[in-house]
Amino acid sequence: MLRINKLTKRFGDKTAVEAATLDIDKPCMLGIIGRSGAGKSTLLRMINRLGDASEGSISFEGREITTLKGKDKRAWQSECAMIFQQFNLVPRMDVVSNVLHGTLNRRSTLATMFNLYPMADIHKAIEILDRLGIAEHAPKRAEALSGGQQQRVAIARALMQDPKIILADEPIASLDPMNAQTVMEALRRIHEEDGRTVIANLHTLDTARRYCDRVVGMRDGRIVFDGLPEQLTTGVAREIYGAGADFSEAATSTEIETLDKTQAVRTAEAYV
Ligand SMILES: Nc1ncnc2c1ncn2[C@@H]1O[C@H](COP(=O)(O)OP(=O)(O)OP(=O)(O)O)[C@@H](O)[C@H]1O
Repeated sequence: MLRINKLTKRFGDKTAVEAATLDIDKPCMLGIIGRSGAGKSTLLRMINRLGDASEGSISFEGREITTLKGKDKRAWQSECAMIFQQFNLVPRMDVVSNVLHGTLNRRSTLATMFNLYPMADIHKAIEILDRLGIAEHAPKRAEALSGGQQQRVAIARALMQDPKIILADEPIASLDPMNAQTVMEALRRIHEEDGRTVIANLHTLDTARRYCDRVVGMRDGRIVFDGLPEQLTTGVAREIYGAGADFSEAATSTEIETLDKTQAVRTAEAYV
């Protein structure tokens, strides 16, 4: 399905991604972990063709992706929709219009200028919002929603493109644990129910273990781990993060329970 072969990206002297090789042969939910600067975003951006590779290849269902141009490149970007940490919505525009923006690639410039959307697309947008549990917010401005709700709007916008792959760059990094959980559950359902592949950059181990079928670990631009969530032991994580013996999983945790425990310990310490 998706085959990434020796993909490399250099920015001047800096090699952000070095000879990354990854094969995805059936739809899955894949988490990419690694410390800040490991090359996770650069890898996703190359897959989506937001950034060009310096070397290597990406093929999807036998088609070479790295050389696509113009209309073909835009069509690929619809097939692998991207969502971002900061949602990238138009804050003052209503939710449903934000979702309809997901159809921009296939509308004429004139229709876009006058904000003309086919009725069928409007119905589809509302159906997707309903599926994500936020249909009642459809007429509100995006900026009036919580972070978790805004991220679900961004997911809805991605789904409007009917993508085969969803690339999520730190989708929960700006969210509190409750909202993070809702967003990860939504992504998991989209994978399970629709058979879409989800590739998510995650900065917390427990999220990767809990929601993903497969986890890839990156360090200094290289893929240093590729395996099942249960193979992601603390020892392996320590190697991926390049951390010493003092490495603490709680420090990379979004689990409500873990955070509660950490908070409780801090509160107790404050009383000692
Ligand atoms: N446009 C750019 N120009 C120069 N260097 C860049 C550029 N984009 C990324 N880099 C460098 O490439 C390396 C990998 O960055 P990248 O953003 O892919 O890492 P990351 O693992 O996604 O980190 P984070 O979790 O902080 O987003 C970093 O050293 C970064 O400074």
